[in-house]
Amino acid sequence: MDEDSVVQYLRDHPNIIEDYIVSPEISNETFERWSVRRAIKYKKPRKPVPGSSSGVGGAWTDLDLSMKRRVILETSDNRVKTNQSADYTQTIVNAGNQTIGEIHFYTPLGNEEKSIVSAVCTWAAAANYFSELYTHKNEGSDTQDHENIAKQRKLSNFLLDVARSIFFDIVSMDAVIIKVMNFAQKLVNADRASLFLVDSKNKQIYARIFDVGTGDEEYVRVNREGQKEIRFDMSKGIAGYVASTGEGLNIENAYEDERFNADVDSKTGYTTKSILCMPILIRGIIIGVVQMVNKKNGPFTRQDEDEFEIFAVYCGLALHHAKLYDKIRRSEQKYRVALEVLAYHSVCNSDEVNKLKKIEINNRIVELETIDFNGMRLSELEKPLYAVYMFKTLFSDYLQFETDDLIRFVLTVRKNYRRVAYHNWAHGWSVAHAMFATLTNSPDAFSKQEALALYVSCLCHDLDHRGKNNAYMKTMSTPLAAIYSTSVMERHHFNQTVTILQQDGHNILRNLSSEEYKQTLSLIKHCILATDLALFFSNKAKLNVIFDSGEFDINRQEHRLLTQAVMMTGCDLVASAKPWSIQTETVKVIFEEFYDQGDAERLSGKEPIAMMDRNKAHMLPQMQVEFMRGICLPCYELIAKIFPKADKMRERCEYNAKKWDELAAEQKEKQEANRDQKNLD
Ligand SMILES: Nc1nc2c(ncn2[C@@H]2O[C@H](COP(=O)(O)O)[C@@H](O)[C@H]2O)c(=O)[nH]1
Repeated sequence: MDEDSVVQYLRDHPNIIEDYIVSPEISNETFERWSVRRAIKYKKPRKPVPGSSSGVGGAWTDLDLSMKRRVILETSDNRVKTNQSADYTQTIVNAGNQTIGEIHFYTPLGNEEKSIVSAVCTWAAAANYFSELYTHKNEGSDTQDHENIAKQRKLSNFLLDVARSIFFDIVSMDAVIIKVMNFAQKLVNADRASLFLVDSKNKQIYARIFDVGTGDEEYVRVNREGQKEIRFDMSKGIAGYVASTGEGLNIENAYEDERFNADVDSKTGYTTKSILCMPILIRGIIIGVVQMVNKKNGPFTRQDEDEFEIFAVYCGLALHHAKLYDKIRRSEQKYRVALEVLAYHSVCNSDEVNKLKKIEINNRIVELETIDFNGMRLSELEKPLYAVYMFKTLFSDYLQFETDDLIRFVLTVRKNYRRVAYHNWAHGWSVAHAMFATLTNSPDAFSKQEALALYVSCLCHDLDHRGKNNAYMKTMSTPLAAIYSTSVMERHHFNQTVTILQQDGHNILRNLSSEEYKQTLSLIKHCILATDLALFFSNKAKLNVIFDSGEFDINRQEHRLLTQAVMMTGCDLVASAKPWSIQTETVKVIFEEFYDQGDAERLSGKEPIAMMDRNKAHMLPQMQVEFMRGICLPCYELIAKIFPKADKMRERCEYNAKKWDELAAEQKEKQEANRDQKNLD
């Protein structure tokens, strides 16, 4: 029978082939192999997936791979058959192209199987390499790789340790140097290690005496008495050469190198043989030199150089950070000393306190209770005296305070106003008096706690003003502008207020409960910040909308805070609501201060605004009209809506604005007459 008739017969009698296949004559392995080969032989060809790693004949799916792995397992035999030649041998090579293993196959493999075996073995080689790298199996291993792996890990652990000490437990320069030296000496197996820092001013390198020992009993002898240093001229020695040139050196025999400086050996009795010396740089600037002396087993190697170079980078980072940290620590100490000195000189003295204590005010000072009162005529003693009187009048029945504390507080507040033309103690006092008059005439406007915050805020609202406004502070990039991003001066005024309250014998609020104390301070901050005229416009707009819409409710916290803020501005600008003589007197000093600022701006090359330009003094009346009608009047109109009794401030402000109108008109006529005259000439 030929093959075709056999096949046809078997097709006609399928049970024959089935009985044969399931009979014991056919092993399970043979049966499985037939089924896998059948699956491979008759699977549908698939288009390779774009970008996929296609094996032979297109992309391998997981099923393909698992089937192919099955074929490999079936056709390979991991028992070593020494007496039978393999049908197919696959070698496994490492990155260095060295054979590290073989797989023998004792049955023929198709091309596809061979390509799979080759791919799998490549990955196997890589996996083997990295697993050895990671576990650095040193048992009996003598390959250079394993030593490198160990060192790499030691180096990376050190670098991690240095980074940790920089970012977690910020340490001083000395601690970092000791850490660095301990590691460096171990890293390259040197007998001694030194770290020199560069003193570029004197062209020297110096080191506190570090003598990093060998072996386990690591120790550091640091000469702490006065921290004596070894200093070299940068023109001397190997370290000096590296510090000057930035070039790393690996010297096998120091005494054969003309750059070597044997002085230290002669001083210490030590014999230097090999030297490995590296520069430490930060942003390209050589800040130091790290030097290893006498490698234990021969000269320093190329490997030591490479590792040392990495180490030197981290060493520089660590030193730089430690240096910054030491600088910050020293600045903090200096700041603390300055603050102590300032605190001592900025508080009132006992003579001033005793002088004020001797004067008792027993009866009511009625004239103080009107806005018209002219504080300008008070003496330097009467202002603090009346400030104490106003505080007592407003708060004796609300607050437990020591009179001595109150006197010290007022006198120290006075002392912390600068002697500038306008924003001085007289201004602070005047604003506090305006608040006193307002609170006295509208006693139910605010709670006692709010009234306390308002009065203290007015007294302190311009503490330590320098006669320059916020715009100037920012333009000139002053330290205060660096600290505060908004309301620069107002935040400083508040900070000064708190600083005074914290001085011994000055805390007039100390008998408040801690909750009340916190609330009162928060209110004081709110009130002082509200005197930033830049904030007034939004406060005014919001409160006008609330009031005009009929929603204003003095019992609502948001409405109360807005009202307090606008009240602070109203008191701050009280000079515009004083009798005309006081208004003109005050405006004189306001513009004196403005012109001082304008002069300072001009000196720094900046053109001052017209209001601060003394060359435009003729524009003053018109500028006052704009200030009164644009800011002051709207402020007092709003206050009068809420507190009708305060309408007097609005009336007086209106009167003063009209007076400025007249002056502006006169000024204009004069300008025109002058211009006509010039035209005639
Ligand atoms: N042009 C004018 N400016 C004035 C006048 N009165 C005050 N001011 C300015 O307003 C603010 C008030 O804030 P302060 O808390 O610093 O006193 C300040 O910039 C003053 O210079 C005036 O009559 N005319």
